[in-house]
Amino acid sequence: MSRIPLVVGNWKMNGSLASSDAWLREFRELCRKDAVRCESGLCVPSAYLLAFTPKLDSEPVAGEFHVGAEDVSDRVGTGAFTGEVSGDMLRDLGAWWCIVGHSERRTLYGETDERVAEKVKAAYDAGLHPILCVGETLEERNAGRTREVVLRQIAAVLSVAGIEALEAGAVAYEPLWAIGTGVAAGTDQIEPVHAVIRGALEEADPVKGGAIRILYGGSVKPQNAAEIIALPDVDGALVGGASLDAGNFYRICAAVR
Ligand SMILES: O=C[C@H](O)COP(=O)(O)O
Repeated sequence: MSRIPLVVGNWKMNGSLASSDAWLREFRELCRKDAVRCESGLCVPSAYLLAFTPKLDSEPVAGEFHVGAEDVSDRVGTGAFTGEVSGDMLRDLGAWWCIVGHSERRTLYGETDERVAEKVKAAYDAGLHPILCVGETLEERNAGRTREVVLRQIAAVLSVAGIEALEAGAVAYEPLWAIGTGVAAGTDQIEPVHAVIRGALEEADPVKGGAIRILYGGSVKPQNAAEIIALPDVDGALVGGASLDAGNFYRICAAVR
């Protein structure tokens, strides 16, 4: 099964109007000089989506490049939900991708598997392309529970949102202990977990499950991207810190062969 590699940045709570504009100009310029061989995207705080989306329609950045959100409300429609941003609103702002269930949402904001599943469904129903994040803590890894945790996180989403929601988007394996540390998981640690995820997706649907891209996230940088993305069942990367710099993000995209 051939899957088009995908590299997506996650700005987290970083950026500004000025840096959004500068990032897009620099990334565009680099891609113009030497096009990348992957699909790419950038998820930014929803407050900055409009700093990107009006500029994308007329002039594609790098083949397929889409901007997205970092989270979405599990609520649909409108209503008295102060502070929430719905999937429809994100689509209205031009978002394509939507990260759901990032470990920072799970651990800092108490998002359960069930809430994450509802969010994936809400994102998909709104026409967004959800990127479901899964991954284990260091304690869970040391207790030999990585497989169990990742399978549980995926099963929750499959039962509520269906495999179609993931087929429209992607799954990102992000071991919590590798996020923001500067030290990525080893290739011998990444590969088996991606195989477990692929197995679960294919068990749900052999064809659709085989087509879903599985990204790795956790301290991906220009220096390690090529080695990681070349692994079997690693179809790209979800990049945090290194995506803040357009040049570094471009170099990660360019590492896709
Ligand atoms: O979503 C991105 C991940 O949390 C990875 O972040 P990082 O590349 O800064 O380690």
